Amino acid sequence: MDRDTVLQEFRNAGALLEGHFLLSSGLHSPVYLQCARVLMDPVRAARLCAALAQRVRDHYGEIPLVVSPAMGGVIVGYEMARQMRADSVFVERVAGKFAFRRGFAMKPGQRVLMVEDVVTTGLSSRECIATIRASGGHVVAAACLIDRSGGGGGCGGASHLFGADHGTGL
Ligand SMILES: O=P(O)(O)OC[C@H]1O[C@H](OP(=O)(O)OP(=O)(O)O)[C@H](O)[C@@H]1O
Ligand SMILES: O=C(O)c1cc(=O)[nH]c(=O)[nH]1
Repeated sequence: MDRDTVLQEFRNAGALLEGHFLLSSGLHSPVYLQCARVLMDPVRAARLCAALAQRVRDHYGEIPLVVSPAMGGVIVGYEMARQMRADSVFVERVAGKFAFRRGFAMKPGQRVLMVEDVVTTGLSSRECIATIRASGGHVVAAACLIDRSGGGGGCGGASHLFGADHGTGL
């Protein structure tokens, strides 16, 4: 699915907002991509994630576990896992730091796909990847619905897939 098609899905969902927004990183932006509004339609979520999951398989083969950062990453992580016939778990902040809770754990060396809804500075992704590694997981790749990290008129790219050790400054 190309960038314009992904952004059209956001427009159709009323999720491409224009105005003045304070992003979670503290950056200001005239554009906000409200991923939760896109993912509220399970059919639309499945369409977007099927395309992204296919790219993961094409580049990296099967990956048995998806890890995403709560809160924004949870729905997209779950749908990506469903498309990939993988398991889905998430990290969440405990005293400001990502951690696995709820009995979620990695097997040593387990192949993991990290999935985000949106990447802006990449800080959440980097912290999520560090937490997976500290727990013994092997992050094979990372993916997001929206990659704002590279500029591109405020919208950035869309449905980005990148190796865990390169791209997007991760
Ligand atoms: O690339 P970054 O600059 O880290 O920004 C992207 C992150 O910001 C949002 O989460 P947020 O921190 O707002 O928390 P939330 O998931 O609980 O909404 C979003 O879901 C990403 O995780
Ligand atoms: O950087 C963010 O926090 C952010 C940007 C954006 O466009 N959408 C979103 O959900 N979060």
